[in-house]
Amino acid sequence: MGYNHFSMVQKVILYFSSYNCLLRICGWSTPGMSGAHLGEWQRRSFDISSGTCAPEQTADAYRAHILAIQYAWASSQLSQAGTASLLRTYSERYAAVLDSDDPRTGLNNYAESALHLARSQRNHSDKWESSLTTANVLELPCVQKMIQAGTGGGKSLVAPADVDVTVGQESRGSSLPVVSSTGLRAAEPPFKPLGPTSWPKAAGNSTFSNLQSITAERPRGPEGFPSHPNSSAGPSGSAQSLFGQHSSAPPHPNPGPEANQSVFFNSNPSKRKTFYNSCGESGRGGASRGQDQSGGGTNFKTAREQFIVDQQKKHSHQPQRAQQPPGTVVAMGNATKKSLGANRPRGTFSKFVSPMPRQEDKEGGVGSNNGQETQPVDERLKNFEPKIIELIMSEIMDHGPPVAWDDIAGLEFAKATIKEIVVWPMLRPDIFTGLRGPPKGILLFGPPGTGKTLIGKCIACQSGATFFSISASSLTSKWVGEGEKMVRALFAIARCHQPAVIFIDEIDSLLSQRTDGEHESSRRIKTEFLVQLDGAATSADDRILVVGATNRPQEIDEAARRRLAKRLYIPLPEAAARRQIVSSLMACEKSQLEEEELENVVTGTKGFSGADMTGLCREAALGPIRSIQLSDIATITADQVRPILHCDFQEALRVVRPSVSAKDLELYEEWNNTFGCGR
Ligand SMILES: Nc1ncnc2c1ncn2[C@@H]1O[C@H](COP(=O)(O)OP(=O)(O)OP(=O)(O)O)[C@@H](O)[C@H]1O
Ligand SMILES: [Mg+2]
Repeated sequence: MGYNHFSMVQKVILYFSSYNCLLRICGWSTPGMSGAHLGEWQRRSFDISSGTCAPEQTADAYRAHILAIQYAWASSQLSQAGTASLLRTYSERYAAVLDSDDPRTGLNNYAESALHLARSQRNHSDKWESSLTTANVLELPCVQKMIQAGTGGGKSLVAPADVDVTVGQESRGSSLPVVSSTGLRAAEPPFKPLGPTSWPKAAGNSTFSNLQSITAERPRGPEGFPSHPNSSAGPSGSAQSLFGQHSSAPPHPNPGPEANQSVFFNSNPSKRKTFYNSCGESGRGGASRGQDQSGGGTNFKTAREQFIVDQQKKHSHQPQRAQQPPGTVVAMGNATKKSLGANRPRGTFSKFVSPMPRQEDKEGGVGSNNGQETQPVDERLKNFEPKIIELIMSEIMDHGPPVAWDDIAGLEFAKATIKEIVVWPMLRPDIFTGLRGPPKGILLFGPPGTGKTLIGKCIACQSGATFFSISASSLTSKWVGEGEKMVRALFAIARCHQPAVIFIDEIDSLLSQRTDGEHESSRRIKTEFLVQLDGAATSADDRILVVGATNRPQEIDEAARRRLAKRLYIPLPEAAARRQIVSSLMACEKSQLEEEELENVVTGTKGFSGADMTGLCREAALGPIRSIQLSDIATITADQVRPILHCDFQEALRVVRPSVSAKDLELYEEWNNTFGCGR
């Protein structure tokens, strides 16, 4: 659809060189649009289509198109519908270029560049340089003040610790411990605070600006050290990290100001960053130091990375993600994942990418069991993505609470027919062959709340078949774009687990009439379903039964209707069924309902569905509670609550109304007379 539209726009430009023609087609009105704009539009369109553009240029051209469309719309030169259509087309193409993994056609730079920043990797911002130089920094008033304070013998404005960030045993000026490379506390020499005389020299060195920025930017830890908010290791850890090595590095021969110079002889901002990161790492305690430094000083983990680390902890003892060198993208086994969903076109209109790891990530990747726990996969399923098979096995196979045939009140004909079609052929496939072979599909239709889903659950428990329960919404929303694959996989798995029943609740939304305007993906799902339902892809011996349930039978596609050969009407419950529903529900509660009172309730509920009857009983069950005094409600015991009485039902009948109208019923009856298979 998008492609066609896009081609159309280009063709218009190519073949109708008149700009006015384009304007008319796009819904623009000619007066406000200059020829220059359109010329630009045309040039870009030619560029993109020529195939010689770099991805950056293509992306730029699409972005420019989008801006031009927005501009035209804002200035009322383009109709709303035209704008929406064009924006959609170009946004999709733009997103596809941005997110494509292929370096020839895409940029794939969004997540990457964001993560670069977060991981302190080199990027464009590293080119930034401070405007402060050794020449002009001394003229700054604050520096002058500090120098004066230092030389004047007064109290230093900067705590000595700020400059006494050094390494090694010769360090002076603090009683804080020095942390060794092993992370354990090594020798603990006191740090000697630098005297005021140190200041002029320190200020004079070429990296005083760095010192200033550090002391100004960082909150101070104990002793006035610039510290990471989480830092608890003290200054020595920071200094070590700054050197990029551990205390095993040779200490500065001349501790004091010279050592400070070595710390701050650093005009590269990226090193400053490393310093801060290292502070953060050191703040986590000595034990993690070795790890952190080898990790390149980055703490940031995306949710996906964190997930992988958690999985790793759970399942294996492989080295963790955090120990990778800087700049390493999330490596998973042999595969290298750049960023979440980056290999798919993404944008406003494209697919959702789950943050859960894909199957291929799990296989052979971190957190995988290396196939130890993988179940043997049937030959017939080898062409399906493991992810889809897993989804069907875990989510579609039904594991609901047990329902017996007797739990379904009334509906004797439907129950008998289903037993005949489902249960017996499953038990005796040898007898039910040829003409006696069961139909491949059943449709349960009727007003809402009459027990169609309940029957599905009962089939699940009583048939002895593998039961798959799917709803149309799960196919069309949860696995957007993968619906038809799901359908194919579903039938393939059912074939492997025969005898099998596939129950599709609300089948109308899956197999509604096919229309011209519907979305391509839903059309494909329908077609695939019809193919599978037809049994074209299944052999005659397959024992797979599809049971559909709907309260909108008239909306079902006629091809689907034909394939659901046995169409059973599930009507509103008759008096006997209503009595059974009330009796069985009251049997589980404390109630006192005489036979004639029950009869009274039954006659008063004509036109109620099974669900309405359940609702009525619920409402009546609240009667005894409502009769309790408000002051007693906190103290009354369960035994003291009075039983449910007839009067409660009478009260309930005032507020509970039937949910199915007489007019709706007529429609069902009519459809049943036309297409139903009941008596
Ligand atoms: N024949 C019945 N026997 C016992 N309970 C019933 C019966 N019909 C409906 N109910 C009650 O109503 C509830 C709803 O029924 P169910 O979900 O099967 O209706 P449905 O026909 O699938 O409705 P819908 O068309 O709206 O999906 C059931 O959980 C059950 O409590
Ligand atoms: Mg239902």
